[in-house]
Amino acid sequence: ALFQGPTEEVLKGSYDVIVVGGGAGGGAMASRLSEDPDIRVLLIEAGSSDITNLNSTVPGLANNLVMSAFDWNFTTTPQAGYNGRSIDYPRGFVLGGSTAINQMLFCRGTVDDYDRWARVTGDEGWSWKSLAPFIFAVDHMTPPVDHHNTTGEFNPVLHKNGPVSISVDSLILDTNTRVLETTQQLPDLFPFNLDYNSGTSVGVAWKQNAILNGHRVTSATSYLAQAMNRKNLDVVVNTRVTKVFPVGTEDGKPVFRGVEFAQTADGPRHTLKATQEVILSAGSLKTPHILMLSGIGDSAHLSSFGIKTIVDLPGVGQNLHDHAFLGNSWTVNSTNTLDDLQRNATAAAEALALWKANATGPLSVAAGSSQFGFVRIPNATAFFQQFGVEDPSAGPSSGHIEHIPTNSYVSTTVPIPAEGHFFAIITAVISPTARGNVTLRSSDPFDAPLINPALLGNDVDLAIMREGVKAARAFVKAPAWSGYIISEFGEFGNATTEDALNEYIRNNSATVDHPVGSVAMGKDESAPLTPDLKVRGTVGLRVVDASAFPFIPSGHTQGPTYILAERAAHLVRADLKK
Ligand SMILES: Cc1cc2nc3c(=O)[nH]c(=O)nc-3n(C[C@H](O)[C@H](O)[C@H](O)COP(=O)(O)OP(=O)(O)OC[C@H]3O[C@@H](n4cnc5c(N)ncnc54)[C@H](O)[C@@H]3O)c2cc1C
Repeated sequence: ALFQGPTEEVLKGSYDVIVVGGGAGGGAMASRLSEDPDIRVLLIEAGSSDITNLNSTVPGLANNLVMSAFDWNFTTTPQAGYNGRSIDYPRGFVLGGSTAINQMLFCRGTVDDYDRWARVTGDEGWSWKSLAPFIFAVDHMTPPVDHHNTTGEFNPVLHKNGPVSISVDSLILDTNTRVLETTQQLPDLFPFNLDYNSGTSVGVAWKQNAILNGHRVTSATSYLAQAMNRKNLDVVVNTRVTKVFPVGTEDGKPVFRGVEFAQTADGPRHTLKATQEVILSAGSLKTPHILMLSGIGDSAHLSSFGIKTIVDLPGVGQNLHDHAFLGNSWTVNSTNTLDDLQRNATAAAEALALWKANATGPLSVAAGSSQFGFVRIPNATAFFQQFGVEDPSAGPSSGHIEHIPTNSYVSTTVPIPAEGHFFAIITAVISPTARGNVTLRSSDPFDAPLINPALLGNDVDLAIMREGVKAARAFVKAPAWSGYIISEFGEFGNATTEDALNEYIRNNSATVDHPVGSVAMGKDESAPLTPDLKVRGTVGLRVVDASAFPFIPSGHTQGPTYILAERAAHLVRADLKK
C-alpha cells in the first residue's frame, strides 16, 4: 500500500527488506523483490507520490522540472574546469526519482562498458554476455504516438517484454532527413547505427525514449505501478532516511539492518529494522551522504564533523564522475524550428493544447531531437598518448563523444534570443577521466552534501570536449546542411583559436545529469562495495543505484541503473533463499 507518511501501520510493520529511495534503482528493486510473495518490502521515498503532475507527464515540459518542487535543487561546488562556476545539479525528489524529471532517453550501454565492469569487479556476472537476461528484462518497444512505420528505426529483435515502455519519436522534425543524409555523406565519422542498444552504440541512430503514447514513463509508472497492489509491498513517501544503524554484529561485522527516518529536520525521528537487508537506492549524491551520516566512510572526514566511525571506508563518496554537456547553436535559414516553444507563450499554449487533445505534437517528444549519436575520436590511442593516458573509452563499441542534433537553440548559460531560428548540436564528454567526490557539509541530514563532480576536471576531458565541438562543426559541413545552416551563434562563432575554444567550452558547459560511481563496486578492498553490491565491512547493507557503477557507461544512465537493479534483485533473492 501507499502511505503519505510514516503512519502507525508502517511503524508497526515487519519487513524483510527496506529499500531507501524510489528512483531507477529503488523502484526496480522494490518491484522485482516483491514479486516473491514471501518477501515483505518497504520502500521509503523522501519526495512525494505526485507522479501524474503535468510537467512530469508531458515529455516536452521536462525542463520545467529542474529547480522545482520535484528536484532536490542541489548545486555543485565551484568547478575548476568551468572557470570556477557552480552549476545546478538536478536530482528527482518524487517517487520515480530522477526518472521522473529526466530527458527520457533510453540507453543500455555497450558490450565494452559492462565487460569493463566485469574486469574491475572480477565478477564475470557483470559482463554484457552474462547480463543479457537482465538487459532484456527492462524495456519493451511500443509504437510512437503518430503510428508511423518504424521499419529501419530500431531492431525489433533487441526488445522484449520488460516493464519500461519505450518508443521512437513521432516524425515532427524536418531536420531528421538532413541528419540521415549526413550519415550517408560522412559515413566514416558519422555512420548510421540501426539500434544503439545492440551493445555497440557508435554512430548516429534514432533515439529510443521512455515514452508511452506521448506520456513519460518512470520507474514509478512502470516497475512500481505493476507492484503497487501487492500485499507484501508498502511504499511510504514524504519521508527522508537520516541514517542506517547497526542492530548487532555477525562475524565481528556490524549488522546494518536499522533505518532511521524523519519527515522534517525538527520533526520526530522514527526507526525500523529489516529482518534481512537494507538497500540504499538514494542515488549517487544521497547514498554516499547517508552512509557517511551513518558512520561509514573516511574516518578522518567523519570525525571532523563529530561523527563516530563504525566502518572506516575511505572510498565512500569518492570516484564521482559525470558527462559534461555543451549546447552549440547555429542560426538557420528556416522558421520551422522549435525555438518559439521556448519564448512565445502562444506557440507554447498551442503545443500544450495539442498534447492535451491527443498527446501528439512537439511536446510529445523530449528536447527537440529524434536522433543522436556517439563518435569515436579517430586514432584514439595516439590521441590520448599526447596526454600520457590510455584511451579512456571502454572499448571500440563505445564512443568518446556524444552528439545530440537539436531543432532549436540550446544553451544553459545564455537565454534564447528574442528573434531568430536555430539548430544546435549538444556535445558531451562520454568517457571522462577526472574524478570528484561527495563530502559532508555538516552532520545535519537535512543539509545538502558538498558535490564536486570534477566536470572537465583535467586537460584530457577538455580535449575530448574540444574534439566534440570540432566534430559538430564537421557534421554541419556535410552537403545536407548547405543552404540551411547560416552561422555559428554567439561565443561559439568567436571560438576560432584553440584558446578561444577552451574558454568557450569552460564558460558554457553544464551536465548531462549523469553523476555515478560515488560508492563503487570493485574487487579491490579499497572499493566501498563488493562485486555483489554489499557495503564492505558490513552485514545486511547493499547499494543498488548509479553510485555503484565503477565506470560511467558510454550513454545515458537510467537504463544501466535499471539493468544493475535487475541483477541486484536476482542476487538478493538468491541470498534470501539461503
Ligand atoms: C534532469 C535530468 C535529466 C536526465 N536525463 C536522462 C536521460 O535522458 N536518460 C537517461 O538515461 N538518464 C537521464 N538522467 C539520469 C538518470 O535519470 C539517473 O541516472 C537515474 O535515475 C539514476 O537512478 P538512481 O536510482 O541512482 O537515482 P534516482 O533515480 O535519482 O533515485 C534516487 C531516489 O532516492 C530518493 N532519496 C534520496 N535521498 C533519500 C533519503 N534520504 N531518504 C529517502 N529517499 C531518498 C530520491 O528522492 C530519489 O527518488 C537524467 C537525470 C536528470 C536529473
